[in-house]
Amino acid sequence: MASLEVTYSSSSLSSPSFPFSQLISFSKKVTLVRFPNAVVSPPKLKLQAFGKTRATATVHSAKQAAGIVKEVLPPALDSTSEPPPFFDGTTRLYISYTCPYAQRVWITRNCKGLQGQIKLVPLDRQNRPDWYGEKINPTNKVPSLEHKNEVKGESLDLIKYIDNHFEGPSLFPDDPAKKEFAEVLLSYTDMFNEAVFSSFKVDGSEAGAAFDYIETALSKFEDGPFFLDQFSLVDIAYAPFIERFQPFLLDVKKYDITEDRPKLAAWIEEMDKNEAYKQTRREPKELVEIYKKRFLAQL
Ligand SMILES: N[C@@H](CCC(=O)N[C@@H](CS)C(=O)NCC(=O)O)C(=O)O
Repeated sequence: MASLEVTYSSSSLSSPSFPFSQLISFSKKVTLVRFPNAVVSPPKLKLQAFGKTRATATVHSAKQAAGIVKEVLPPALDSTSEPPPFFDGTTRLYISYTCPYAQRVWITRNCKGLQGQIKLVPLDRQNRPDWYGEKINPTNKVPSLEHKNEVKGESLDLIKYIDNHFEGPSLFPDDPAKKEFAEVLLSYTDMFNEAVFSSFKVDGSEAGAAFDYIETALSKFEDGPFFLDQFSLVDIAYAPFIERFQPFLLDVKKYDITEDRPKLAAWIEEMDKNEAYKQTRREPKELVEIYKKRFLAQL
């Protein structure tokens, strides 16, 4: 059982409406993400989490409890930057701030409260340092994870690897039916993305079937707004892409992906509240501009 001393001074914390599902601590020792069975006993905030992440927590402040404490993000390294001292025992996550694949792994790291254990190394993809391809990842792609003197790539492998090899609450279900569905959904992500990308060349509504698949998937388990009821790696795998598809399709194709898809609308709303995810997000305007340059130039 992990515990964390807390003093708090916010009436919102003792309110039953406080979003316990969003709790994230940035303490190195304690990671608190989901409290489906939270027991609150004001005035001292006490949270009891059951299941995999048994923990009692007291929280330093409302801000910290809600995960609002912002990590100061390091500047992106470019071709003029000194390389980090590779393979010195530090765990490093190489990302680009605008890459949705890298964002999946970054969200996973944040959700597990691993900000102190996995160092972010953002790269400038337009002016990438040579040492990255030479020493870290010969494919030159982000994300890569340097851990225990090895480098691993591929975002879907990395989110599972981080979930399995680091502390923090599990982000994958135990229930066999949910596990099986999780794998189905994870293996659909590339197809989903491809279907939406190809709709960019025609009419946004061509992507309708792909979003209908998501709507149906979100309806399978009825107890929560997430794909597997509880927030999981599946939500993390889809979020960075839907975050881009929604504003781009609306702006460029005048296609609203949430129209007649109430589950998807509720999922987006719920994801928007997740502080660990929020810290990885860019302005929708910036994302739309990136997509316009990338996709509209090809037309
Ligand atoms: N399948 C890979 C895709 C990673 C990927 O395509 N990353 C892009 C950035 S979003 C990249 O690094 N592309 C190579 C480049 O920019 O030169 C994964 O899931 O990690």
